[in-house]
Amino acid sequence: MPFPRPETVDLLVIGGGTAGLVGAHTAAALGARTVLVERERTGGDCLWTGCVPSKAVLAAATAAADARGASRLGVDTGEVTVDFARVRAHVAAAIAAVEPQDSPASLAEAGVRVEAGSAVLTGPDTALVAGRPVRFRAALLATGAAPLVPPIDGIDAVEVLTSETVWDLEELPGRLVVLGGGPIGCELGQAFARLGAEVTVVDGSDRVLGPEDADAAALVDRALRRDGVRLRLGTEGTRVEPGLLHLDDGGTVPFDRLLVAVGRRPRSTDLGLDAAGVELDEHGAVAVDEALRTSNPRIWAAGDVTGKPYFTHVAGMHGSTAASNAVLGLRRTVDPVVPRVTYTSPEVASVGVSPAEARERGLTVRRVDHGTVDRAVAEGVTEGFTSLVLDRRRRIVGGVVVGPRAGETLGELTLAVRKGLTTTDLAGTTHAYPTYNDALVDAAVGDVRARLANPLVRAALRAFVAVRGRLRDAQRSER
Ligand SMILES: Cc1cc2nc3c(=O)[nH]c(=O)nc-3n(C[C@H](O)[C@H](O)[C@H](O)COP(=O)(O)OP(=O)(O)OC[C@H]3O[C@@H](n4cnc5c(N)ncnc54)[C@H](O)[C@@H]3O)c2cc1C
Ligand SMILES: NC(=O)c1ccc[n+]([C@@H]2O[C@H](COP(=O)([O-])OP(=O)(O)OC[C@H]3O[C@@H](n4cnc5c(N)ncnc54)[C@H](O)[C@@H]3O)[C@@H](O)[C@H]2O)c1
Repeated sequence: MPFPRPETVDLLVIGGGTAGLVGAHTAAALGARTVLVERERTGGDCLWTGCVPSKAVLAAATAAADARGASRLGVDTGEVTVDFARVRAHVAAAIAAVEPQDSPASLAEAGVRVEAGSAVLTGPDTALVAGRPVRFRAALLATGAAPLVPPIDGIDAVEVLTSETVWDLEELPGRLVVLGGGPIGCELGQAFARLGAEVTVVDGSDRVLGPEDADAAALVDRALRRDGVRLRLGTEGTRVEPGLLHLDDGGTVPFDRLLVAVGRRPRSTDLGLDAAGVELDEHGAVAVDEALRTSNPRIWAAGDVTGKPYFTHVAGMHGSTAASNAVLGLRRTVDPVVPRVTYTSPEVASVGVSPAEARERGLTVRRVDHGTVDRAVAEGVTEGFTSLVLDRRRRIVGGVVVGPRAGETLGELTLAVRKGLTTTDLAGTTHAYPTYNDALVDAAVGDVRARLANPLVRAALRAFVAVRGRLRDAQRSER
């Protein structure tokens, strides 16, 4: 019997994480016949094993830390105990509450057909979707990334945890070793320590949160140690045996569980990319141009599989941009301004040009320490700062905020960078008082005042005020 003619779709979306979900919703809204294929569960990393569970467990950890520290405000709570089963229930409830937005039912309602199973490309415009042939006018690769497990001697013989499996823990580990002090290692290391585990974070670099601002990373380092986290920096694991990690500085760290958080690798294998003529970059990510098009002009890619910064907000922007380009034949590019927040306590939020780069380029950095911010003083949480990076025309081109809810302040800062707002714009905007955003405004006001303090500007202003005063005197004497 001859094969049936393959069905033709306008957009085939492979992967139902944030990038695929947003891409499919966008395409369907534009009237495209859209099929999304997902091999596990729609929602992807962010919903099931990433942002949502990590922020939910951090909420429990913060509650424990706040209760332990409440006596500094005159509030005694007695001994703080953690019921890990109920923490897990809170995490599960958060996932369950968000899940409907990402569900097959929500996609179907939007006009997207969802296929459960794997997709493999078989040619430049064909794929096998859950075993059935499909021809596509355009395709969107959105298969995400997976945790990296480094090839350390003996690691295969140990049941390591990754960001995918840590959520299955039924009991709080007594001694948890976290390999990697990046965002995952710091967020989860701090969370487990605050919940009562003995945590050691090991990182090959000489500081945590390597790519972040050095002063911000130093405050996180101090906070982690205060929470009881042991930091072993500048050293890597060389060998693992059950219950013991050997380090290249000769030391050893005993553990009950080992969590590996040393980065992620794009899921770009077993997708039939060769058959489709889709090229990878040197890191194994799907190579895309600025409009997210791959080397096959019918195929776009979005989110973690492109190896662009691994963030949900990036995956979402990618998804909508790539889908509208694919369906409407546009060449929209992705906004280069990408904010990021590490949700440790204190939070570290950054966007645009970093203070370190600013210094190299001779740009201005205006910094306000939170010791002078009334809200921070009122809450007794003055460890933190806000820095603005300014170009020569006083436009805000970057910034760093460290402190409670720094991520919320980052929205305004990101808009300022994206729209090229100046310190005068920010200083001239009325902000509700008292908020942590006051630091942003104070930094802007500080810049405006510094400009007014320039001798030339001062002299000109003085002359203007004197002339104006004389004019007013003359007008008054004429009346
Ligand atoms: C612990 C942790 C915390 C995080 N916290 C944050 C945070 O606070 N903020 C933030 O912005 N980002 C955070 N991230 C990163 C964020 O989760 C990812 O950047 C984002 O989820 C990527 O979305 P994606 O759609 O590209 O990929 P994914 O969400 O990984 O989705 C890819 C989907 O494709 C499916 N798939 C793969 N291959 C196939 C195939 N052949 N056929 C069919 N389906 C396939 C997979 O099953 C998966 O569902 C965190 C990540 C982790 C691990
Ligand atoms: N708040 C957020 O937005 C958030 C939270 C978690 C994860 N994420 C995303 O997920 C990505 C992955 O996070 P991650 O923390 O796994 O990776 P990462 O690449 O950001 O950090 C990995 C850390 O591990 C260290 N390292 C690497 N190999 C090592 C080894 N063999 N021994 C010891 N240390 C080693 C590195 O020096 C680095 O500090 C992040 O880049 C981020 O984009 C985002």
